[in-house]
Amino acid sequence: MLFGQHLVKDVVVNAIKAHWHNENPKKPLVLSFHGYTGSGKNYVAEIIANNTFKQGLRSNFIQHIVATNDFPDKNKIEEYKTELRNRILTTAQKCHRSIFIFDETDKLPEQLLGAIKPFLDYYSKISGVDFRRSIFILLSNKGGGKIAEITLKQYENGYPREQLRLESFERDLMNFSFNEKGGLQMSELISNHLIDHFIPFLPLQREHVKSCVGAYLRKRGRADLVSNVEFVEKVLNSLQYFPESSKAFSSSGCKRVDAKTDLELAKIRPLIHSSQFDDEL
Ligand SMILES: Nc1ncnc2c1ncn2[C@@H]1O[C@H](COP(=O)(O)OP(=O)(O)OP(=O)(O)O)[C@@H](O)[C@H]1O
Repeated sequence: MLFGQHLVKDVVVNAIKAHWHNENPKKPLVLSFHGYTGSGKNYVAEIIANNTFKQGLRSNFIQHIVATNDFPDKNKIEEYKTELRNRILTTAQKCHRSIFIFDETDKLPEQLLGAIKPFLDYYSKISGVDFRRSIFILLSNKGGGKIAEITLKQYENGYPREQLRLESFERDLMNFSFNEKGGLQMSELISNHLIDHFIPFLPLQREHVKSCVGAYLRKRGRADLVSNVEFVEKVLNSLQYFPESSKAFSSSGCKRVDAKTDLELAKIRPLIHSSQFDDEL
């Protein structure tokens, strides 16, 4: 269950539906997810994967590319370019509805972003492969500060965040993608209209993080603790919030919720006595 992201639900679901139902798409669907850490970008990419392929992210028809992990050495860019191109081509050859997820797009070297550009474009075939039914999802933290600024203003003015519309963010996200580091290739993607939707992931409030704690407790078989205010508050208080003045948003979204909840669970579990623990060691 996705919490606190009304724009994401709306745009992503409809964009994918429209792409799937289009008999004759002119280009692949390209979604650019923006927002602070832990706001759900990877989570939504995973939901899309799970709803498309039985094996979800483990499917052979999905490529999950993590810039810093897959392409760590700046001296090997030419090698990486060939590798990336082959990865994309062989995957789309197997299934024309393949999904390509680029995590940390902002850390992807310019030349590699340039190398994926033809795949996003209005070509009927590249090296004999038709990409027009595939989906590309670009994830980045870029624009996160601006998204937080807009959401905070709404919060401080006392309006519900659900009233925020995509248009409130789109121009800023485009400008950010243009102007920041790595912006040259990104700006080419934008000016050629290759990115279909810029999707802002809003910073999560305490109430959303509380929902994440509840969801995790249920998953762990501890639904009994969901309404235990003292327990839930302990988990919530173990996370950081910003800005200093209002502490409106969680600095790590829902990212560290599982670990923090596990920690509090361990504290109330009287199963292992420390003497037993010593024996085991
Ligand atoms: N909006 C949300 N609703 C429900 N759960 C969420 C949400 N955001 C994050 N989570 C939970 O937190 C975990 C971490 O979030 P996720 O990896 O999607 O963040 P991210 O935005 O991709 O962060 P990063 O920029 O650091 O990669 C998810 O696996 C999910 O369990």
